[in-house]
Amino acid sequence: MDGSVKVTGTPALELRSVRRVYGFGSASTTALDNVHLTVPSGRFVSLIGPSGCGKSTLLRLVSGLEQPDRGEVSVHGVSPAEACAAKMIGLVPQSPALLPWLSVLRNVTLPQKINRGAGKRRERIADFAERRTAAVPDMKELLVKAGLGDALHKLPAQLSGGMRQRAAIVRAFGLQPDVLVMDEPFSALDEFTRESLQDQLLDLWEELRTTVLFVTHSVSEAVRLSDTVVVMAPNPGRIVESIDVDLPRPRGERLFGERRFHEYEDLVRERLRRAWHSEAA
Ligand SMILES: Nc1ncnc2c1ncn2[C@@H]1O[C@H](COP(=O)(O)OP(=O)(O)OP(=O)(O)O)[C@@H](O)[C@H]1O
Repeated sequence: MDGSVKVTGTPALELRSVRRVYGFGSASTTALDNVHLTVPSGRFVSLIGPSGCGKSTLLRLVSGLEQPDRGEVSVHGVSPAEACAAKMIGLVPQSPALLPWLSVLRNVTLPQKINRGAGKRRERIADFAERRTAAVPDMKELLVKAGLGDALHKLPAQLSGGMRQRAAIVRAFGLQPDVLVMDEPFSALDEFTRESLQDQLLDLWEELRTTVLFVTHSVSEAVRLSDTVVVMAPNPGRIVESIDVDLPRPRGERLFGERRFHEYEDLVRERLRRAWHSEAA
């Protein structure tokens, strides 16, 4: 199944006929098979599907951490390796990797300083320079927006899990990646913290309009955040459906009371159920 959505210009992400197999012979696992996905620049796309359907594998291929066995992956028309060298890709893992000896403010500003040289590499990449006109974001301001104004000078150990994850998200946005890859970033958090972080993520995304590829196991999170929800199935890992979420933004708390929001949730759930059945078959 094709995960394409309408595209103008070079897409931010493109996977064509991608296959990734782990192991050999009878012990092998086809983590991804014949995956096509096109993500236009600036879109928020979530991947959802049963455990083992290849979501993390797909993220690793996009981030250049692994190569496909077949097919092609490109990020703004270049290979993930080139995109990584130009710091076009930002990664937010499940648990935030902040440097424990640096304050929150230093944690988020240090990578910006270290990565200044990447700008030159970015400018050489077609279609990138003209879009990279936005000023470097003020990290202090972003931290305040993310509700961390009182924690600027605290160490990571002095923060709650939710606050640490917020700092990690601000740090990732601050590097102005062209594509932000997020692997279940809120899975370890309670529901209220999770919703508040969704709010803050949406605020930052609406301001900076980075392309986001987001893995989640939560249907309501996927529907609330995304322009497109990509449903995957396992054995072999593949895309079974790409659902465009045509709900207005901003998507604040009021959304939870709206019928259309729940209709989208039901649709995604139904497709997920089918994905489970296809696994059992
Ligand atoms: N390094 C590896 N070696 C062998 N098999 C692997 C490796 N990485 C992943 N796999 C297998 O590939 C398949 C897809 O794994 P992947 O982690 O991408 O799935 P996922 O959808 O992210 O799962 P989850 O939701 O549980 O995180 C699984 O069957 C997994 O066991």
